[in-house]
Amino acid sequence: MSAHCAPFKRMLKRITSDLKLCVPCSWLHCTVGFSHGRVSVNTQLERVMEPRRFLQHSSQRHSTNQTMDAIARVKRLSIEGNIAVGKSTFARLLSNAGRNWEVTPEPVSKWQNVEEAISQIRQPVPSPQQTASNLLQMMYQDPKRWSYTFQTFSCMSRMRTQLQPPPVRLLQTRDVAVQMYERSIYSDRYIFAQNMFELGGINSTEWAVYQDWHSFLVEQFGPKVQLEGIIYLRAPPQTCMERLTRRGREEEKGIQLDYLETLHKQHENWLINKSTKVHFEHLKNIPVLVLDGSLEFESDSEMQTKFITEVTNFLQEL
Ligand SMILES: Nc1ncnc2c1ncn2[C@@H]1O[C@H](COP(=O)(O)OP(=O)(O)O)[C@@H](O)[C@H]1O
Ligand SMILES: Nc1nc2c(ncn2[C@H]2C[C@H](O)[C@@H](COP(=O)(O)O)O2)c(=O)[nH]1
Repeated sequence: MSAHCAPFKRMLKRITSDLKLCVPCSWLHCTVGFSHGRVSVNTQLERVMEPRRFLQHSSQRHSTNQTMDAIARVKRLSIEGNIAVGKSTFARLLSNAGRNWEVTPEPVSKWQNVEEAISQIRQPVPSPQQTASNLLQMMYQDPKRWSYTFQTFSCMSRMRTQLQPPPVRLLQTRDVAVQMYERSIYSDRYIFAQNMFELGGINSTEWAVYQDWHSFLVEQFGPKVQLEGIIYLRAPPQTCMERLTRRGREEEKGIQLDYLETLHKQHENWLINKSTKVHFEHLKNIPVLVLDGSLEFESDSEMQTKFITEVTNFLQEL
């Protein structure tokens, strides 16, 4: 396919999916705002239920089409890599590169306080005791009990992130606009959930249930949760171990090198050897940019420029 054809095809695919699933939704996201707050969720529901009321003027329909075009033009990628390899650090570098690149961090704080995370989305249920469940800690302390629960919550939070429309800044630009996510609903399954199943933290029934709803959701949301590319920040597990120790996140104190080695293998199988069985067509031949995460780029501006150039070149090929 020619370089001119690919964005057009992508745009068509996303518009068709928007029309099928929720035209007013995508319009609403861009005209009312991107909040997950209660007000916009309610407004969103009204608009889904009464689309004609909201799209009655041709000028509005015109602006809807423009918005959908703008959304379709944004390229979406995920940044993948082992724990503490440097994804957040690399994401900050990209965010500060002065391009139309937006990087959404992994929602770790939501996993560290489940009730708080949920209350930001829905009306909290009044309870005599205000609890704060740190699901990340619970998962590391008792993986057999909590891994499945963790994967449902992590995948839900990633799903929400990937369904968010791009910020207005990206929709308004005429240049190449890129939305990147730190990890994705795909690494949730093909790295972590799979690894937990292989290590015995998730049993075969839980694994079957996880895969069933994961496939169902990805198929239902279709192009809305698809990616155009992946950046794999790759480093030896030993390097990740050293960085993890240096970072000193409380919940990760018990992590051993062999856990990072199993995760490294999962990354290699999925993104390098391509031996992981993936279940979604668009993911089978997805372009992967492999970057050497062991390089210490934080205080090396030459290396930073090199990384940014590599990403820029990769994006041009998508
Ligand atoms: N390229 C790098 N070279 C040296 N140290 C790094 C590099 N990238 C990250 N670090 C350090 O490693 C630790 C983990 O980095 P972080 O970006 O939080 O990893 P991740 O988001 O992948 O878990 C932090 O202390 C960070 O300062
Ligand atoms: N069991 C799982 N653990 C996960 C998943 N996603 C992230 N994590 C853990 C790994 C780290 O301790 C922490 C944040 O990861 P970083 O690499 O960004 O530091 O959360 C998952 O899907 N399952």
